[in-house]
Amino acid sequence: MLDVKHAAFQINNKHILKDVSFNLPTGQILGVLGANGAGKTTLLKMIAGQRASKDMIYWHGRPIESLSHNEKAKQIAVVNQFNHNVFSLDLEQIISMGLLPHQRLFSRVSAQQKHTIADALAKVGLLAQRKQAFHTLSGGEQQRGLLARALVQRAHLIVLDEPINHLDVFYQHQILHLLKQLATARGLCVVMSLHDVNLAANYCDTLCLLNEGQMLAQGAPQDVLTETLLQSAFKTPCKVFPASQQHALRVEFLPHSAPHIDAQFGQDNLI
Ligand SMILES: Nc1ncnc2c1ncn2[C@@H]1O[C@H](COP(=O)(O)OP(=O)(O)OP(=O)(O)O)[C@@H](O)[C@H]1O
Repeated sequence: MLDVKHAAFQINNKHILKDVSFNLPTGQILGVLGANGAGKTTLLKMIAGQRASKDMIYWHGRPIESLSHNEKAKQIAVVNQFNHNVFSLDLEQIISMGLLPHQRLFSRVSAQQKHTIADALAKVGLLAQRKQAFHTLSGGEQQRGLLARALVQRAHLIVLDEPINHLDVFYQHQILHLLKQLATARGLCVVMSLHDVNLAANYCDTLCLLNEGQMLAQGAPQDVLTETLLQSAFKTPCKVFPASQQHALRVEFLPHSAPHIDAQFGQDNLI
């Protein structure tokens, strides 16, 4: 169980995150939504133990900062948004890094572990690319590769920052479906930020909607994805179509003109 209690973060006296609280039972996926700069990445980094979070984030009752490096590596897998990789390693080598928390120093990869790596590669559709240098993979392939590394890590908490950013529509569904299956079958907690509210409605059990660092709403998709809340968070008109037996709830954002942008273009004579 993940517990976030009054999470707050400041940089240079600027409140990036203010009093954000929620909990997530095992086996569930939480989607973190919000406009650019709302604080999603900051919150995810705190949950992943990559930002200071004294007594604000608890994993199975323990403050996240009290976990040792090794415990963290075994318990938490992180798939970050930007991967400034300096690796000249191939994909298989990158994925095998997920085994490190479970291995003794300098031990060889066992046959069982090789099978686990091949299985993870197959699950993200990258078996054929396994010997390709990681930095030569496309953005979407790199993202799927990092997810495969998280699978191999067998962590119980997976934190993903915009995991489907670079993915085509087939892999968007494939990866989110896989995360949902894993969350249920292995009893994982999955926390991810997303920009696509319709995918969030389809795959997340629960959502939190951030606005300027504060929790605007949290709960089941139908309670969070309302026209009023979405318009307030994204400053864009929208229409919400309720869920039916066949389909999850669907949001359609409507074209609009943003007065501040119009004013700027007007001033600069760009149009
Ligand atoms: N090191 C920093 N110094 C100053 N401001 C920062 C710093 N890191 C983050 N911020 C600010 O904190 C706010 C929240 O950033 P964050 O990356 O958490 O937003 P986000 O919701 O993930 O945005 P996006 O959707 O664009 O990825 C932003 O306004 C950002 O400019």
